[in-house]
Formats: sequence, structure tokens, C-alpha cells
Amino acid sequence: MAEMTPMMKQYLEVKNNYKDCLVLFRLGDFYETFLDDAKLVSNELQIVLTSRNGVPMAGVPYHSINGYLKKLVDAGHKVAICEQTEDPALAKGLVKREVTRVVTPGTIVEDELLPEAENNYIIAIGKSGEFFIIVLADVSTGEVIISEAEDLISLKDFIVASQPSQVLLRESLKDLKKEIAGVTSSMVELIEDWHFALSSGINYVKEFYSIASIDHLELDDKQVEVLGALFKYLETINFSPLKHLSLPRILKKTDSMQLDASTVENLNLFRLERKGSLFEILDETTTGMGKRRLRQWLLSPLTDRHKIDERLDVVHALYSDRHLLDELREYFHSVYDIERITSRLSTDRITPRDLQSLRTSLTVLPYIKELISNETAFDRLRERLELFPSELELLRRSIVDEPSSSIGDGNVIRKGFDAQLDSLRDLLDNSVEKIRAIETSEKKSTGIPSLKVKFNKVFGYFLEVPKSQSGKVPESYTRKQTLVNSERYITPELKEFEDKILSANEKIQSLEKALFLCVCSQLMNSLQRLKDAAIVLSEIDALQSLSLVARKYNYCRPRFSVDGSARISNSRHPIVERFVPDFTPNDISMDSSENFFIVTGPNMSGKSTFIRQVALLSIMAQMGSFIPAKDAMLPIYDRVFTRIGARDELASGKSTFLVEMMETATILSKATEDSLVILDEVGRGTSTFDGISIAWAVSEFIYEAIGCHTIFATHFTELTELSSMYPGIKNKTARIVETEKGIIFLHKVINGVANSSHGIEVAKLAGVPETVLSRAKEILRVISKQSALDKAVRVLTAEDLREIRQSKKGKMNRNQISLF
Ligand SMILES: Nc1ncnc2c1ncn2[C@@H]1O[C@H](COP(=O)(O)OP(=O)(O)OP(=O)(O)O)[C@@H](O)[C@H]1O
Repeated sequence: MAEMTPMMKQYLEVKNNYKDCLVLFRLGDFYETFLDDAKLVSNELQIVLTSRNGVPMAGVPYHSINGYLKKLVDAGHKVAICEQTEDPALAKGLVKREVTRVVTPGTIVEDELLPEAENNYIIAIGKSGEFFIIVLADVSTGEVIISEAEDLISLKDFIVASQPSQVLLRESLKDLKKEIAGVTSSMVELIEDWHFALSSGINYVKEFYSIASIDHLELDDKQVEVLGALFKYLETINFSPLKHLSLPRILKKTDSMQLDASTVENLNLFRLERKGSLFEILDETTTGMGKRRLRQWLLSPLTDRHKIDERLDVVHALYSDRHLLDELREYFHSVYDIERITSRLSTDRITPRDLQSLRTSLTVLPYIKELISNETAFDRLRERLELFPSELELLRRSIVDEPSSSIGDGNVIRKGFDAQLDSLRDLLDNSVEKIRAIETSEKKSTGIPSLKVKFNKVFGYFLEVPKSQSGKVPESYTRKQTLVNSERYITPELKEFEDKILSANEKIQSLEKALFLCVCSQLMNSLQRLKDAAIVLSEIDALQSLSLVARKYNYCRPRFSVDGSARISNSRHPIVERFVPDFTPNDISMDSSENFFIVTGPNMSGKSTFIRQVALLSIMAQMGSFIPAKDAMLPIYDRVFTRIGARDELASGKSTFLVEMMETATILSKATEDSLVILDEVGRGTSTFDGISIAWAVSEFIYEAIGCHTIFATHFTELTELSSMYPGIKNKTARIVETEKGIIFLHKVINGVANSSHGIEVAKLAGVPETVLSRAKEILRVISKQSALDKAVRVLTAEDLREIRQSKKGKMNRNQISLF
């Protein structure tokens, strides 16, 4: 390497303070990276690696920084932005540079870097005894939530369900880093334990919320420690406390249904690689904040009947009045993402266009409030929805109709808002006339009709007089240049005018900036009220979306039973019905006397669709949505559990069967009598004997020790024997008709047991060669005659089973169950 330049020394000092970050170092119109950072960045961004004085270097133009920043942050890097903090033109020697911001995946607020429909959560994790304390914040919306998880499984479920962009893990929990990294693609960072000290935690929480005491937040010490650690981290990243964060909301488990990771995945609540998700079907929101609210509701359906009905009442009101719904949607097209705009306001990343969007949104607020004023279902929302006349007035007076995208380009502050700005603009606008006026008056006073005012870069403005007339020039003229045929002069008046013009542009820019900041700081006084309005609007948007979907797909309003029974007629699967032309509806009826269904049927007969449908309908109903059915009475479930499909976690060394059994063990230990359990093919991942035995024992345990509504789809027809032993276990089958040409699937779920699996028929449908099919049939004939399993189960279904049952009665204790 050649001798180190002063600039390189400056860079290395910065880099030394931000070792864990990629440092983007502002150099003129570029952000440059050097040394190892440059190699990495050139690789990640596919940009050319060059060198400067032998030092590897890679850079990106400053005006397109956001796109590159997104790629780097998405790839899991922390990026420190090092700006030039003085004007290079005025700098004596090396330009001053400082890191003004550190960007991490969980702390971004710029709209163009964030997905509209999703929250951008950063999670901090600590521990209190056996429990994990989780603090979740979305810096882009200001939301702060505190929750807890009783064990590692619940913690992982929470992480999968909330899909954070960044996880901060207390150093002493570092052994869990691998487990957590296994369930999320987000950045997982260890935070030293001292960040979690109680005394500094209390100070950070006070500082962030500008409060003298934290008593009224009703947090325990451990929660304060984790909250404080997160706030400390955010301050380090942002270089100042974030004033827009809302007070922490404590997520009580009893308020909402907890959906574990596998349920969210199994039921296709959100888009995976596969086609169609429930969210996509329910999402007819018009704003980003509405989308995020809907997503949150889908992830945590309510368990409080009153709160569910409050949402359903609004959905119902809009569902029944098409005109009202249409008009409301019309207004909502003018509502912008105020939640994120206000967050940008308090993090100094607000743009003039944001203020334009805020103004448009505030303009329609009174109309929205008026529109919903005649509907009692909206009473609570309307009461919470404030109007902002003075803020609106300020925005109308201060910001032009269509401001430029960033401050500094001019065209932001409206005429009439500031006298000094107006006169500067007048000066620019009228400069041509002013020049002509000077010219005319000089012609007159000198009596030189051919005198002209001209401009060039060297002398600026000057007066040009033909040589023949130079004798008439007054003393106040100062000669600047002599040409062949003419003389050029300046006058004090012309010089003063020139100074004004040349500095007017600069002044306009800095004045606009100052006025813009002044408007922003006035709006900051209304920050919390604006954030509250954003929450109400996001709820209305989510509710109108549910109404529109209910109308569009002919859903019905669910009612809730008091005795815990479920009776649904003509229910449909909300996602599958969108993709098959003639969906066959099915009835479901469960109560305390019949609460466990074993569903058998050939492959492709519709078993999985049916059992998922029951779970989906409950989730939809409890989030406050209408559901695809003709009529529905449902219990309020405390949780919905699903154990479906084959999944392995090869990365963490877990086989398909191990994962299946771990999920089953979780259900057995966590389900209560108020839960809904959906099981698909439990026991399939091992040998048939082991599989049936496990499936049998699991079913008995759920039926006897838990007693919750359960639907179990299986190919083990042997399990249907359970119905002869337990009165509440019933057999259901998806009907088929056998014809000469093959089987026809009716997809109708009726009482009864499937005759056979018809697996070979389905193999035929799939195009397996005829020779393989006929050989399979021969083998099946032999095996089914000799099946020791069949014999065993046949023996079991007689006296033995009754005996086993008798001997087991009373012994079954849920706390003793442990599959591992
Ligand atoms: N009620 C229904 N009405 C119309 N079509 C349906 C219905 N239920 C299922 N189907 C169609 O049948 C296909 C197979 O359904 P599903 O996966 O539920 O069968 P299955 O019995 O669980 O099969 P397997 O045992 O092989 O897992 C679905 O993809 C869908 O196209």
C-alpha cells in the first residue's frame, strides 16, 4: 500500500469505531467503501471493485443510495453512513466527516425500503426465571409490545409469527442463538448483559417517553430491563431518543389466541411459495397501515366475545349498507399511511411529499367521521377519531399543492407563508424585468440609447456602451473591460442587484428548509394525537376490507355458542374455493357429547381440505371476520393447534418424524379443553405399527385427558375402532363413488368409515405406468390377507381394549405425558 493519505486515516478512525458495520463514506457524489468492506460490498451489490492508491474501493452514487442500502440491509448487514458534515467548498483542508446514522434491518423508517403490508419489528429478548421476556418494537410505526414466552418452543413460535427483521438477544442467552437463527432469516445480534441493567433501563424508558416516573406503566423489573436495553440500542443507532414510540402494550395471553408457527404455515395464513393465502383473500384494505392491522388481527385472533362482536358489528354495518361501504372506501383512497409518516416526522426523515399526504389524509377525516356518525356500530371508533383543524390549516398555508420530493430543491413552501421568502422569489421571478428597468433608466439618465445590460460568468452583470458613446458615461460607472468597439462598466446599483440574484437561490433553499423544519416542529406537538388517529383509521380500513370480502364471497356472520358447541352449515374452505370451480360445502357439528372426529377416506377425497377449513373458519371468526358458510355457531377457542404434513428441519438436524413428534408433544402439553386440535396423518412418518400405536395413544390422551374439539384425518382405518370404545369419538369419511372408469370424488364429508384407501387408483390418476399399478394390486392382495397388523387390531378391538381402557382410567394425568 502506498503512503496513507489524510482521508484514509480519517476513514480508518471511523471504521475503527464501527467495526461491526459496513461504513459508507461520503466522497463527493459517491458513498465509497474501502478495504474488506469494499470487497464485500462489490460482491453483494455486484459493483466494480476498483482501487485508490492501492486500497480496494467500491462506491455507489449518493442519489441512488436507498436501493443499495436495502440490498445490504436485506443481506443482514449493519451499515454506518458517514456524511460530509461541512461544505467541501468552504472546508479548509480535509472535509469533516461523521457517522450520522446506522442502518439495521429492524430500524429502517423509509417507505421505499419497507414492505407496505408488513410491520418491521425489532425484538429484544431477555429472561425472567424460566420465562423469556420479549419486547417488540416497530420503529416505522411507533408500536411497542411486551410479551413473554414460557419456554423455547413458545419463544420460537412468537418469533416465527411476528417475523421480525432483527433480533437482539441477551448475551447470557447466546446458547439459544442457533435455535433462534434456525426459525428466522432475520439478523440475530448478541447484546452484552450490562445493557440490561435495571437502573439504566429505568432511565432510558423515562428518557424515551419524557416521563418523570415509570410507575404508571405497570411494568415489572425484568420487563423494564429488556425495554431499556432495546431503547438504548435504538438510541445508539439513531443518535437520539425516538420520541414517537408509543407506550408499551402488554400482550396478555388471555386476550388473544396464540397461533404457533406450524399452524400459521399449515393453514397458509400468509403467502409461502404455494399459491394463495388467507391474508391475500381477506386483504381489500386501501392503506399500508390497514394492511398491517389486518395482518396483526389474523395472527392473533381475539378470545374476548365482546371485543369480537364489536368488530363484527362494524363489519356487519358495512356489509348491510353497500352505499356506506362504497363511500367509505372512496374516502379511504385519499388516506395515506399516517402511521409511518408520523414516525418519519419524529425521526427527521420526513419529506415534503409526506406532508402533502398528511394534508390530504387530514382533509378527508371530517368526511369519514361524518359518514360513520349514523351507525351505532361505529360509536367507539368515532369517539376515538379526532379531527385536526389547526394542523390542517398549517399544512394548507405552508406547503404548496404539489411539493418536490425532497427539501432543498425549492418548491415546497407556499406563497404568502413567509414574507422574506416571497420577496426572494419575487426577486428571481422579476429579475428580467428588473434588468430591463435598470437598462431603461440608465439609457435615459446617460442619454446613450444603445446602452445594454449584459451578463457573463467572469464579470457577472455589466453595462455595455459603444466606444463612440463612452464620453457620456457618468463618474459613478466603473470600467471593467475594454473591447474593440465597446466599453463595459459596473455600477453600485447593478452590483447590489447581482448579489441579490445570485444569493437568492441559496437563500430560498435554506429558508425553505428552515420553514419546513418549523412546520414539522409544530406538527410534532400533535404527534401522539396523530398516531392515535392512525390507529383508528387502520382499524376502520381493516374492517371495511373484511366487509367487502364478506360481500364479494358471500360469507355469513358467525355467532358464538355459550355451551362450547360448533354447528356450521355449508362451510367452505376460503382458499380452496377460490381455485376449484365447484366447491362442495360441508356441515360440521361438534359438542361435548361428540367432540372427536376421525376422518378417513381415499387420497384426494378432500380430508385435508375439510379439517383445515374448520380451523380457518374459527380463526377468521375470532379475528372479527365473516366466514364462508351459510350459517355458523362457533365456540370461542383459546387456541388452534395443527399438526399437518411432513416437515423436516435438516439445518438443525431434526428428521421429519422427530419434528412431527415434537409438534405432537407440544399440542399434548399445551392444548386445553377449550382448544381446537387438527391432526393430519399423525404417525405416518414411521413404521406402520409404531405409527398406529402412537396415533391411537395420542387420540386417547386428547380425548380423555384434554377433552377438546379434535379432528384427525388419517389413512390408518384401524383408528376408527376408537369410536366403538369412546362415545364422543365419531367416524367421518369423505364420500366417493366407484365407477367402472375409476373413482369419483364427491368431497362430501359424511358419517362412516372409508372402505379402502384407493391409493393405487390415485397413483393411476397421477400417471404411474400400468405395469407398476397391476404389480401393486397383486402385492396388496397378498399383504392384506397376511397383515399381522390387521390381526393385532382386530384382537385389540375386543376384550383387550376394554381391559386396557379400564386399567388406564384414573391413571391418565396430562402432566405425566411426555413423548420425550
Ligand atoms: N369440498 C371440496 N369441494 C371441491 N373440491 C374439493 C373439496 N375438497 C377438496 N377438493 C379438491 O380435492 C383436492 C384434494 O383435497 P385434499 O388434499 O383435501 O385431499 P386428501 O383427502 O387430504 O388427500 P390426501 O389423503 O392425499 O392428502 C383439493 O386440492 C381440491 O382441489
